[in-house]
Amino acid sequence: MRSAGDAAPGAGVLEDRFGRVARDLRVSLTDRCNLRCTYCMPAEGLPWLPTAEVLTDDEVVRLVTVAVERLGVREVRFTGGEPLLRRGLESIVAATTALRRADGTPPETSLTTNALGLHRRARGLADAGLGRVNVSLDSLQRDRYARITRRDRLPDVLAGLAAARDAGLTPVKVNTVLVRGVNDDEAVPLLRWALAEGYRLRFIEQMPLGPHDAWDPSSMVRADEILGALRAAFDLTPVDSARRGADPAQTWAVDGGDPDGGAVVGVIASVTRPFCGDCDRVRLTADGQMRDCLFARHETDLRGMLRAGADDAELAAAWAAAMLRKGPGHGISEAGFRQPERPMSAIGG
Ligand SMILES: Nc1nc2c(ncn2[C@@H]2O[C@H](COP(=O)(O)OP(=O)(O)OP(=O)(O)O)[C@@H](O)[C@H]2O)c(=O)[nH]1
Ligand SMILES: C[S@@+](CC[C@H](N)C(=O)[O-])C[C@H]1O[C@@H](n2cnc3c(N)ncnc32)[C@H](O)[C@@H]1O
Ligand code: SF4
Ligand code: SF4
Repeated sequence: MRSAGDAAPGAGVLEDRFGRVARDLRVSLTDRCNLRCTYCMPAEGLPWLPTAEVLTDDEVVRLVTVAVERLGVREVRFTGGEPLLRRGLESIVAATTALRRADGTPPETSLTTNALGLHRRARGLADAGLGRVNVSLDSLQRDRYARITRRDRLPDVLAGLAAARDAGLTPVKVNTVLVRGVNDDEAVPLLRWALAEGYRLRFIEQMPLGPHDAWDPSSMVRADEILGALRAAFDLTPVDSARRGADPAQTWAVDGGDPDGGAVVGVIASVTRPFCGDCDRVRLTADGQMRDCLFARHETDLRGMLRAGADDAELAAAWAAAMLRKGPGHGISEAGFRQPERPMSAIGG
């Protein structure tokens, strides 16, 4: 939906054919990663993008500036691959938080990360103006974590989470993908731990975006199963859906606790309860391609335009025009569905 701030002179919006307006820009800063989560990447990694194809820090900031100043983007999330591998992350965050939208407000900023090395950088990221972090963690058992990610790094993740909380990068959200027969018995212990630590846990349905043999609709752990397991141990009360907006997570208050105080659990049911009808997302890949949907099979080459000398108005016009190709949703359950060619780590999760 359009809103009042859009009326400022010169402000455009990223509106699609279905009346949805993208406010949430997800920027992938690298396709590389230091983990190899089985549902996301093969053990040997992937053919990484050549450095010359990856946007420089200045190019990232230029495109983010166009989105915030000219196209009404309110929230900028840095992701990847693993965004902490990007050396210029702090300066990109600082340049982003210094931007102002057409109505004078700064964009909100956030980071989705596996948290390796976050304990050393959380304070610097907060000083650069980063708002909050979401951390991916699928198991609290060290050997199991190592099996899922193919790296023995659980202590680093826990240290990173604590550092983010201490640096005020809050609310700290934890993302957990449950995989049948691997970690689907951990929903209850993970929630007990998250509540005790003050993190907001969300369980995520696995989507067909990783290695092509890693997803099967019949073995995917569904939202209703996760809620069933949680209800055996906790009293869950739905949090008013009007407060959800375009948030992908449906949220429940736990054991009568205060949702605003963090006594909540979320479920991101991307497959069984898609939220595409309220989608407010748009993406920029590490190599400067604009994607209107996580599952899009087309991209728009903003890097090519930028390197050919396009000015900000031309970039904004091309970006806004490209939104008109956005489809109604991911279509995972439709006949003929095909995964996008790039995996999620290269698109930006
Ligand atoms: N269907 C769909 N799922 C997405 C999209 N972006 C992220 N997800 C899923 O949502 C999970 C959580 O994403 P995050 O990066 O933590 O961001 P978020 O949940 O949108 O962010 P906040 O709730 O604002 O903190 C990811 O692991 C994906 O599984 C999207 O564009 N479409
Ligand atoms: C692709 S990662 C990128 C950022 C960072 N490396 C991390 O893991 O947080 C972003 C999120 O996507 C999730 N993810 C990866 N593959 C997925 C899949 N096939 N289905 C659903 N979520 C997935 C991860 O669990 C993580 O929370
Ligand atoms: S989910 Fe994130 S941490 Fe795991 S392999 Fe993919 S990009 Fe890396
Ligand atoms: S799958 Fe596409 S349309 Fe659906 S919520 Fe994600 S980005 Fe939006």
